Amino acid sequence: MSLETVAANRSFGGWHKRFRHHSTTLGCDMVFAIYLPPQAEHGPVPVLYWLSGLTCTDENFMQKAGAQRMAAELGIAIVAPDTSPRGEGVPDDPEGSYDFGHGAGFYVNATHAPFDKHYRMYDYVVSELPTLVEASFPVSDARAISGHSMGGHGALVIALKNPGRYRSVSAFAPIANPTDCPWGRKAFTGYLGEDETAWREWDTCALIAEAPERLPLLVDQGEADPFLEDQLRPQRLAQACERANHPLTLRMQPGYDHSYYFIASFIDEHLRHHAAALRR
Ligand SMILES: N[C@@H](CCC(=O)N[C@@H](CSC=O)C(=O)NCC(=O)O)C(=O)O
Repeated sequence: MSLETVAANRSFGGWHKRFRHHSTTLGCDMVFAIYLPPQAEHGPVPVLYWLSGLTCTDENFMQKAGAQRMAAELGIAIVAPDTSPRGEGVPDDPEGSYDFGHGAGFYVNATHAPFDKHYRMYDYVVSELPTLVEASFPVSDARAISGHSMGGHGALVIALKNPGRYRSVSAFAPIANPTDCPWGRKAFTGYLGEDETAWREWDTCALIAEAPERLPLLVDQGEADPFLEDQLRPQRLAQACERANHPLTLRMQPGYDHSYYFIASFIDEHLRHHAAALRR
């Protein structure tokens, strides 16, 4: 497992670094970013995994969310993977659209050719990347997970499917019910095939009903988000949680849109939420 350094920047007394490595899960080279707070110089620190949305790489969150100041204060590392496998030989959307293929892995394990060979972002985020991170950096196995939009869907699904693996979970404007919105239906048809019964294990609203662990969900959603009604549908998440008696804090934020301006406005509160659970 060799890591090639792509970038290193001092930040709030710690380090923001980017690394390239070969992913055996995805069958291609991948770049991820890690923020190591100053406390990591004295011993292992807990880690928040951040999953970004459509069109993003590891860079969007690290450059736009402004998370480093609070992560340094709280002593939390943040790991931001890319949002899909990439490179020559990794199939992309033949139409070149932004919501499928490169930059749009949806954090599932594809079962449908030609995507099944590389598009295994679920396994990469749950297994390969944490194994690499925990072996290579001064971080502990105390993990939290969060994300935005497609990455919010990824964070919620991953936490729900892996009881005990994450101490806390949160999301910004998650795609809450991907089996019933245009982004999700397009992605799941391409990655998982036409049989919609196979889609349910990748849908937060479906997973909530049978969750073996009632890990509280913290979700922020902008009321001025242009994707609110057609794609994100937080009310479906609220209904699913109410039916299953699953703890949910859904905060509708007046005037906020879907952008990183929104994320930057509330990231400190999410980091504090995760820090409280990671300290236990
Ligand atoms: N029409 C836009 C759509 C892309 C977009 O809004 N991407 C969001 C995530 S959306 C859901 O997963 C994003 O985070 N963009 C990157 C950013 O830095 O803001 C387009 O074509 O770009």
